[in-house]
Amino acid sequence: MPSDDPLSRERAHLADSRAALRSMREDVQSLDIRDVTANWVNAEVLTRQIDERIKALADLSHTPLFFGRLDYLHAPGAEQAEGAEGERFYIGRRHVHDAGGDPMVIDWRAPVSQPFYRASKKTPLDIALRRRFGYTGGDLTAYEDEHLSDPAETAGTSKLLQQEIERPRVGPMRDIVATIQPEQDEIVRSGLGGTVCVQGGPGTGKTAVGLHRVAYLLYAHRDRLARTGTLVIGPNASFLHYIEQVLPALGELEVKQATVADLVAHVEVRGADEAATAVLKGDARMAEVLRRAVRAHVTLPTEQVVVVRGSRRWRVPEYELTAIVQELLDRDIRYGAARDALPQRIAHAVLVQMERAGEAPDDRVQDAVARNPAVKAAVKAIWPPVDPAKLVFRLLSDADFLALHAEGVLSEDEQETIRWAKPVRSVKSVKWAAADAVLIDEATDLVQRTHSLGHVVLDEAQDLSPMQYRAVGRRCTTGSATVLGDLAQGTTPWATRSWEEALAHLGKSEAVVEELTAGFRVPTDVITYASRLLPHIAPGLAPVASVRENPGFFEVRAIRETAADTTAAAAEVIAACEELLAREGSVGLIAADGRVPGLAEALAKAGVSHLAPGEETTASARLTLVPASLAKGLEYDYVVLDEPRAVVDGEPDERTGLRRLYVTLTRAVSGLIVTHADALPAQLEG
Ligand SMILES: Nc1ncnc2c1ncn2[C@@H]1O[C@H](COP(=O)(O)OP(=O)(O)OP(=O)(O)O)[C@@H](O)[C@H]1O
Repeated sequence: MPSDDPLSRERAHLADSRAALRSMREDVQSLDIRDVTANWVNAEVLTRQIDERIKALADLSHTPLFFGRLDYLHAPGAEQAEGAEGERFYIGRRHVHDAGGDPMVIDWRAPVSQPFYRASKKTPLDIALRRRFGYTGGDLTAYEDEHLSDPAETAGTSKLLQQEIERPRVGPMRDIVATIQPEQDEIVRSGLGGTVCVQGGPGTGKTAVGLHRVAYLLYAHRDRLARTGTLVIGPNASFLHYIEQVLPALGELEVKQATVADLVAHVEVRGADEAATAVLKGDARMAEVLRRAVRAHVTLPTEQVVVVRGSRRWRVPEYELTAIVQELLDRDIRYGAARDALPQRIAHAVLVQMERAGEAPDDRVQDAVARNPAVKAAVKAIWPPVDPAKLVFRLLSDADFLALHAEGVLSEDEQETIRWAKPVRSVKSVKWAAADAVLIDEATDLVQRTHSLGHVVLDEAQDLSPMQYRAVGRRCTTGSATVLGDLAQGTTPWATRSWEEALAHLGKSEAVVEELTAGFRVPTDVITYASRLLPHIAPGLAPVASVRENPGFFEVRAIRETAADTTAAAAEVIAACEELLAREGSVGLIAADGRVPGLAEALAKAGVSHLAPGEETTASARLTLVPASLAKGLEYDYVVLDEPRAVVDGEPDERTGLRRLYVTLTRAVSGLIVTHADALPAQLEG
């Protein structure tokens, strides 16, 4: 093999790096922990860590070990001193070093890798050469060079980058490390201290950016985040399933995932609210009602406490008790923490008296006094325990109790709207609605501080109510967040109107709002068509500009449907799916929720097998039947969108309907067929 042709040299470096990775893995596998661990608990922990390290060092045949190379003009870090030598780095998903400890591949998150994403002809960042590698089935088959510091070379668009963007989608979401764009990289690498909010239209890479930011933060602040934890919040289980492979592919196995409902699952949700009720229950004013209701459990003392010890009686007079209680009420501590502190405060008052009487009591005496039945009884009367679910139960069932705490906060009509129409017998027989669980979570936090994580990524944030933002916010009070969303895709009755407002509810008003407008998913013709809806659903938002070169495939197909002949119409929808299945990649048939059962039946009759959203598409099962309500965040190479009118009519109001339509129109990567028997919504007419 001629070793001086550049491609051969790069392939040789790949082979050497693979071998080095193999020996790194073998080194870990051969670790003998028997000598270093004295007990089995340590051994178990260590074994788990070693197993994880082995997993992280796996050489995945379908993900290239490196995807880029940087040749620096000078040694990085060295002041650009004359004669300083340039260095060469291969950029990949993880760090690989040779037997001598010299790096063969550098982690994409390392500072020296950053120019791979940021350098340009205008700001070359000391880079002489940026090389991108192309792979075919695990083999390094191509490369592409940019001489960033060479004034003679003109900047062009990268073919490999374009190919990566155009690559057909099969299976779950994948990482974008090889092609993160400069404006995305700025978000990915922004510091752990600050919260970032990203507004971006469909397919601008918000989800991808959020996941890569966690991976970056875990690299840059591994110890701190390992202690405090990280969490990715998504709208539903099928969405979480779709994105769950991305972080493990980047070597990060520890990030938890949840929906907002999972976070607040204090009670089983078995009921549903009318929209108006849910909107009110999700209103931030409910936090004030709950705060008042919790505090109202405190009753100022009406009598002294008498503690009998041996032959002595110690009295804490009412005025002194009142002062203690008042001081606890004035302090910014949780109801439960104050309740825990109260017996010790009373005991302390007793101890002061003992000392005055010439005794010398120690801490054990104070503890004993705190546990004295008289003190316990006083605490129970003054500061009784609060059960959050029972509290919410009482607010929603007891008109007087609600009126007392909602006075001046909710109008009488509003109080009536949130109260249960029919009396509910006990807290056990309540059919809790989703918004109730969020109220219970708020009440729980008033009693006991919620544990805060180090970093939270909140995806599809635009659908959260103010109370849900608060629930997420208390899970990152001492940490930071990445908030991702698109105001035009808000489809809940309480959808976010402005990011400033949302961030205030989250408790992160200081966050910066960034906007992404380059679209990596939807082809130009399709996004142009969908953007016709923007003035009606989110006036003021800039339309997405597709960066895809492939113009894509787009067709609006009128089909005939009469009441008597729905089968023939379904047959035409299925024919459209089959047309698209003849191409490479995944196909989604998206329809109004109400039409999904009929289409499922028609597909079964026609012998066309299909999956549900969240189920993995494979080379042999490529068609997914997607209810419009679950389409958010997902993407397919080709989409058949069934009956736009029905998608709009499936929602309680037209604006929400048009937003749902906007979501469903923007799921396709390579092509879209819209089939309709009914007239199209007027807003789609150009
Ligand atoms: N820099 C990039 N290089 C290659 N592909 C990218 C890049 N950024 C995003 N993509 C791809 O574009 C598609 C859309 O990305 P993503 O789902 O993150 O967008 P989104 O903004 O969250 O969309 P939505 O608003 O519809 O949820 C994904 O397939 C993603 O991998």
